[in-house]
Amino acid sequence: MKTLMELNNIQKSFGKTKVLTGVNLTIGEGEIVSVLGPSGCGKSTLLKIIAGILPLDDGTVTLDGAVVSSSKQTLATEKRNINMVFQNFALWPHMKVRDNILFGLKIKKLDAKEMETRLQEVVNLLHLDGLIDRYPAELSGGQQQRIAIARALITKPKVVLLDEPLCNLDIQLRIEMRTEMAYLFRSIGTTVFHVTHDPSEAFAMADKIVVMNNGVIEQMDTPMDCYTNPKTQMVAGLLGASNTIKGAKINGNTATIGSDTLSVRPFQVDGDTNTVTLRFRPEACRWTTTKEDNALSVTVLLSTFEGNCYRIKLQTASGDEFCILGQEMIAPNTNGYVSIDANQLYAYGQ
Ligand SMILES: Nc1ncnc2c1ncn2[C@@H]1O[C@H](COP(=O)(O)OP(=O)(O)OP(=O)(O)O)[C@@H](O)[C@H]1O
Repeated sequence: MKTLMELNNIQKSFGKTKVLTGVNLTIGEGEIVSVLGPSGCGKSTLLKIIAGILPLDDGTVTLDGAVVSSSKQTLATEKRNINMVFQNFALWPHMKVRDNILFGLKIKKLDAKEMETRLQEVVNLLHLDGLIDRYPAELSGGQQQRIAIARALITKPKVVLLDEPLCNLDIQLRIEMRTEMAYLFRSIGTTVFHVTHDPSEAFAMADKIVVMNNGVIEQMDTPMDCYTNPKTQMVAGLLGASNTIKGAKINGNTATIGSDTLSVRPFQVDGDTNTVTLRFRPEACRWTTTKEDNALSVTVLLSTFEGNCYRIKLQTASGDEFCILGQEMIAPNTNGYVSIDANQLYAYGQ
């Protein structure tokens, strides 16, 4: 895959606060890269640097072989052949959909016939028939989002930047739109740099996920690799391994918690190698009434109904609390066991 964009040692501070401290990333032509991370980790700052909205302090952004940002120069956004879709869609309220979509082409002074041809292309691509003579206020959230994407695509940019593009939509529409966007961008081979704090959105859309924390990249892998092999505790927590047991003693791949022993996924411990923190997803656990392999003894604290399952909060003999999912309510104070899939039981040095 041909490299289209390269971020090399990007550094950025606001006053004395360092926000990006050496970000390196390569994006191939046609690749969809999703950047995930907690609030304040620097995702939007990185996107704005790529867009040319913010200057960087050190490092370079290279687009199609040419340096577009360095500490010495910042090429203007409109000269980068990059377009952006914002979280609030940023449509002009006083312009009809047609004029919103054509805005970028009018600035480029394309001839009228070519503009109409391109308009028809994006109308077909994004199923906008019947909408182009309306004003944005006359559209649903999902329709506005499709107009924003049409406006970004019509100029045929080298890269489309998506800044939390679905966060203002309700959950059902978000699920529909992320599938639609993944299909659309793949089918036309668009290169996409996508910022989100929603792991499901990143999983659904990305070829490559970049997990950021405190201004650095913590892990960069395929969605499947990030999910099955989170390299740090932070990544594990972000990607659903919310259950935590601290202070487990480790010997090889066997962890001991009180009188229970558990096999864990083979791992490389950094830090204290005798004591680890275990992380696992509720979905990796199974409730049993007799002790099976790789099980912890537990007591039920509470079951809450979640529609398609119950979330059951449990406590181990040593006082650690965690949750599992089950199809039935289990009464408080019931004693039992939780068997955990060793392949999904992650251990991290403390
Ligand atoms: N213009 C600015 N001036 C000063 N500080 C800023 C500015 N823009 C961002 N910051 C700070 O930089 C840090 C990173 O902000 P950024 O918006 O990149 O985070 P983010 O990961 O996109 O967060 P969120 O998911 O909440 O949007 C935050 O601590 C923020 O307060």
